[in-house]
Amino acid sequence: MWGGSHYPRPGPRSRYVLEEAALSTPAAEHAPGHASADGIAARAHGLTKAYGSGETSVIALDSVDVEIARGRFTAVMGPSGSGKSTLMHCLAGLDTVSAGQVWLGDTEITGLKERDLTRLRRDRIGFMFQSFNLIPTLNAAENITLPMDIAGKKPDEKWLDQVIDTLGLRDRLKHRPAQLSGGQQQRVACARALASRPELIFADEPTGNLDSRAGLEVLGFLREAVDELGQTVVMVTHDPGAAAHSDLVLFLGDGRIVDEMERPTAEAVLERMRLFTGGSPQTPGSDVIRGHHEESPPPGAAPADAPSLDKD
Ligand SMILES: Nc1ncnc2c1ncn2[C@@H]1O[C@H](COP(=O)(O)OP(=O)(O)OP(=O)(O)O)[C@@H](O)[C@H]1O
Repeated sequence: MWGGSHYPRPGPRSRYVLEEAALSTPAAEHAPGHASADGIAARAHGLTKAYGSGETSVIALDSVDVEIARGRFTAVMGPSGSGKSTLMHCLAGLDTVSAGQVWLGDTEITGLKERDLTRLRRDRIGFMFQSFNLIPTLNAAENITLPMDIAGKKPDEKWLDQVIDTLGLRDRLKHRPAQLSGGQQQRVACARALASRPELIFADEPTGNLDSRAGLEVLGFLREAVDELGQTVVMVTHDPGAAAHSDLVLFLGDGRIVDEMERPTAEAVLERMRLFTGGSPQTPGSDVIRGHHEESPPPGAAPADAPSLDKD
């Protein structure tokens, strides 16, 4: 399934517009024909992404083939610069590809016009970022429904109630972001991503700005979104403990998917990540092992770099 060859290409223009992405999605009705019949929420074939041209060209993704199963929680891990964010952005239609094809459900998104792509992202994808991107002047309830309000779509009240209760936000709805803790703000961002019942939720380091307790909470909610609400989640993370909450970990190395792990444990993921660095926590890229780019431990230190967000 994996592998491929080099396709250096001039860097295409980036379509990444943070505000639009951060606002997540309004009402995605799961219209018949949208979702792929084979249980695949998104897939890429020969996905190649190069930045820049000539000698300065960087191949961020190198002919990646990947399928994201619907109703599952997939984590994407790999050393810094291995292409995790680029993969997420290309799968989400936030960035152009240099070669290859990307589908969301049965819709091929490569080649879509910007306007169609914007609508597709808005209607069918939910986004969560490390920075919560909440609007400070709006309360939690208004932040949650803002993308739908902008699109002029009415939320499904029953679903919204379920999301709000699942995330434990019922008594926080009138609070503005500044009146909420970091964990609560991320929960609001999570509710915003879920509110429209998108086909796919992309979470880029959703626990990166949180302490471990709040991070655990958010991971628990993403897990519940999959188990109880039937959502599909793809999460980019540096943290083996966070990845342990997923069903499947995809490991990226040098722009290729080099391995995958079903039912991961933090220890197994940590061990796998060590292979990228030759077992040495001092090797470049080993920030991945400790997570969140902390400073290196002294040589010979015990694996206190162990996962910070354990499953149990
Ligand atoms: N806009 C850009 N212009 C040029 N090079 C880029 C750009 N974005 C990413 N890259 C390069 O593409 C490669 C993959 O980057 P990407 O951000 O996808 O990696 P990552 O695995 O998400 O890294 P990190 O864990 O540090 O966030 C890196 O070599 C990076 O320097």
